[in-house]
Amino acid sequence: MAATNNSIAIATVDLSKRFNHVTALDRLTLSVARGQIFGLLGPNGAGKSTTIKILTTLLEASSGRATVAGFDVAAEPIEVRRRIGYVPQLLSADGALTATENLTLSARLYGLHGARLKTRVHEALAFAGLDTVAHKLVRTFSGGMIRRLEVAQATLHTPEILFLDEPTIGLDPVARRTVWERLQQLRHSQGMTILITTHDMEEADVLCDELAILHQGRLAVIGQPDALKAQVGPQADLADVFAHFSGAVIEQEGYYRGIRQSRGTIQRLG
Ligand SMILES: Nc1ncnc2c1ncn2[C@@H]1O[C@H](COP(=O)(O)OP(=O)(O)OP(=O)(O)O)[C@@H](O)[C@H]1O
Repeated sequence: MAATNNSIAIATVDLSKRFNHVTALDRLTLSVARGQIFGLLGPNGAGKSTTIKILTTLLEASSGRATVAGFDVAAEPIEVRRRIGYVPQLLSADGALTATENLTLSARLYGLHGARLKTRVHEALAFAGLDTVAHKLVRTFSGGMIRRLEVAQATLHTPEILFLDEPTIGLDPVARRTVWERLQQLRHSQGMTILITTHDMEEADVLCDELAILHQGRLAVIGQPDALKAQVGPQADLADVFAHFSGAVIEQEGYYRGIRQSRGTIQRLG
């Protein structure tokens, strides 16, 4: 089923997911325009990862409907998979392989071969800024280098839509910016639609054209960052918006910092 509205990249209608007695997602209805960088925000357990897993066809919804790139995720998962890239929260690059080997493996999985494979791997190394370390083992890379490699791996097949679960968690401020630059580059050069989940208010503010805040599986609010701030108050920043709509407070030295540490790159590499 092709989408009737070509300007919409992702749409959900009354999307719900229940795990036994837990309702992880509760009648989520939203749409993401093509070419947008869209942020899903919410406290722990709000349903962000569940949403991304349903949209990437990794998890089946309990009820409701979702289309990605014009295809129904439940009825046409293969069509959806052809058109998306996915960077999960946990490590997806192999530390025991070089950057080139990781990219070549992904390229083969995407069905690339021959000269096209070589060209795309070469382009991906340049895109990730890893040409000079192409033959080094990934376990010697910094967290930022690994994240850039993972983004390059997930976009080898030039997908229409890229999903990233917490793309910069555990990265220092400089490394975060290099990842943001790559994502902005993908949007500008290829018109790629990008959906990220994040806990990071600066990331949401700098990177996202539009945000949805989830709270206990429900959509609390959706809008452009500046419009959401204006809705809360004249001096409001995104942390105020987040607190207002989700009831959760951002504590840089507390809860969220704890998450970053426990899911940092060192731990991801084991
Ligand atoms: N496989 C599962 N089995 C049972 N419950 C689950 C499962 N996956 C998620 N949940 C529950 O669903 C709810 C939403 O979880 P989800 O991981 O989507 O939240 P999140 O917003 O991504 O949180 P975080 O920021 O911690 O990643 C939580 O209560 C979680 O415990």
